[in-house]
Amino acid sequence: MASHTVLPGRCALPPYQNGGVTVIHRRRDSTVAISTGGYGSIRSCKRRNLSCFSTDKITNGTAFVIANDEKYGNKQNISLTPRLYDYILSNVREPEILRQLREETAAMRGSQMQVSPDQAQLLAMIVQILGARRCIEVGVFTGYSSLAVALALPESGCLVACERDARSLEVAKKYYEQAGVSHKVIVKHGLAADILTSLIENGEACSYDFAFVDAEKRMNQEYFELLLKLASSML
Ligand SMILES: C[S@@+](CC[C@H](N)C(=O)[O-])C[C@H]1O[C@@H](n2cnc3c(N)ncnc32)[C@H](O)[C@@H]1O
Repeated sequence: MASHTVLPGRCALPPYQNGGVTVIHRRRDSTVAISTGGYGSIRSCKRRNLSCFSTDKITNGTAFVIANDEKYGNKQNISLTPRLYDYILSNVREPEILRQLREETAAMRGSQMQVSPDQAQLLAMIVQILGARRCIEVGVFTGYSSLAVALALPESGCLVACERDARSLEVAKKYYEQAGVSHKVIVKHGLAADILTSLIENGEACSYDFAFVDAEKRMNQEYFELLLKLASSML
């Protein structure tokens, strides 16, 4: 399987609720870097001269584009206005079970927010494009993104879902059950660094096709090192 790389970033802020940015970028060595996240990601993109697109409703209601990719062949950037983003959200093909999960857990979110429906769709699409069978998620919360991925995996596929919060995991497990994908999800309760280290110690290095992180930004580097040992593709 081809190797892809990650641009470390935060994948936690649904753009329609807060600042958000998605970057899909082909690097000079032909690997692909994809990142989604908030304003930190935008600043990070600027520093790296990467192109990205963003929507922002909270601060001033205007969309903005960072088109600073001269070094990379002046690739075209896509700008989404909030109105267009609302249109996309209302037309995204969100499975009914994911819509239920999103609505049930809206009150629980607080500072821990789910990925948005289009971000989940992107994850599912990556799984399908890669033909991934074995995946890892760091940062499950109540399971929105993991359920989207589990639904996209083949029947024999598996997702190792790492989360430190037991209460959130109970909700996630209920939805895996309802969606009929429990057999594909290996729930791991604990700190991701410990869980990933134990997977490596168990001889599972290089045995995963895709890993995605949606946890704390400051921990990304640590996860990145561990996930690099476990999976061939990452987001
Ligand atoms: C932004 S939420 C994830 C949202 C989730 N991807 C979804 O779509 O619903 C981040 C989650 O990462 C978990 N988390 C943060 N640091 C962690 C760590 N070191 N180990 C395991 N889980 C962690 C938090 O408890 C939280 O539930």
